[in-house]
Amino acid sequence: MSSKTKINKPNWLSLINIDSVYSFDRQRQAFSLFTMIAIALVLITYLVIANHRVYAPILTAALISVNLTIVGCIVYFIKTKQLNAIALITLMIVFVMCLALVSTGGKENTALYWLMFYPVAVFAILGVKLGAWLSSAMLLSCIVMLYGPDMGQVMYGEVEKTRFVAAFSLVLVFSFIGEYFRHRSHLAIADITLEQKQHAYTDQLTGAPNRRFITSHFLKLAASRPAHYLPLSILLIDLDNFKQLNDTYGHDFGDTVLIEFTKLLESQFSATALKARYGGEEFVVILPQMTTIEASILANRFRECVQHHVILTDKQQRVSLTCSIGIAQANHIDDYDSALKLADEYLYQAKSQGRNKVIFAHGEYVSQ
Ligand SMILES: Nc1nc2c(ncn2[C@@H]2O[C@H](COP(=O)(O)OP(=O)(O)OP(=O)(O)O)[C@@H](O)[C@H]2O)c(=O)[nH]1
Repeated sequence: MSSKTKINKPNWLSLINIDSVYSFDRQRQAFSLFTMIAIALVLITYLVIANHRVYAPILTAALISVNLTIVGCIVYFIKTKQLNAIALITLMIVFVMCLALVSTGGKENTALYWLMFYPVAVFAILGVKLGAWLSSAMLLSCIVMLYGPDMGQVMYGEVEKTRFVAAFSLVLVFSFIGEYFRHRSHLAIADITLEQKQHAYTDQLTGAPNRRFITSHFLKLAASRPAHYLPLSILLIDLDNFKQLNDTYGHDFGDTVLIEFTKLLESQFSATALKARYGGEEFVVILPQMTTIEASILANRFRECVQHHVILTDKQQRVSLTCSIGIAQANHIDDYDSALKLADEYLYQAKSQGRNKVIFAHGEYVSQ
């Protein structure tokens, strides 16, 4: 191995999420939707109670069905937390109700005024694409109703119609511009946040995750999905006599060895294992859903692999190295620190007993 190349496409980067960037945006969407739902429920209930003697039975039944559908949407959301599906259904219902309002004219023919909220709400709740489609569909439907053939709909004055079309178009255009650039700036913030997080969590020399990644991110992730991770086996791995290697072949070659060692970790342990550089010539491998007994077999295989691995210097000298490993198990995420401390004690024992060993609670592996 001669060049100081970093590992390609590391798996662990996919564990980094930037959900926090989107959480306020989801709240904005949910607040807009549930405000609209509350208004729709109150309005429809009022219309049914106040006018059920005047309305045709079919209209009363239709309004009650709309209310029941909206309540059904709320129940569906509580169970599934799927906001987009109920947002689309609700806004389609509101769409149809708005057209019905325009068709009947509403109280004292004021229907057209009430439609102005639609583009604002639909962009806020469904975003740019669906917002543009539904708002444009609303505008076109209204134009057909206002200027098209008589289908039994109420007639509005010419000035009123022109003013409505102009005002609605303006609201639509400015809602689109606002939502489009808000969305773009949001994506830019998300990109920057992800880049900064990746940078903060990456060891610059080896490209491996660093100690901060484990403490600030990985443990929180594991705590949120304990069934996928516990028990954790923690391998604390330290290169043997690294100072001597540095002193003999130079610091640059020492760097090369650290990079090579990281590649070896990456290739010898599974994709689900987290392989991090903890600092200096010390590495941590975290094996999810594994006991120390199982982990010790993998650790010993890795120790042997390191022992037989040869690294060439620039002058084609063959250099081999060894490592010592301490292993401990964490049955709860809160046990991580104490398990790491225990692994450190076993590592210390491995060093003091001559190095190139794997030591854990139930025994040890030594070089043959
Ligand atoms: N090349 C290089 N060396 C490093 C780096 N980080 C730490 N080191 C060196 O690693 C060496 C660690 O030395 P020690 O802690 O004495 O450990 P050791 O020589 O491996 O001895 P044992 O651990 O007891 O086997 C020191 O000489 C550090 O300078 C690095 O990023 N690059």
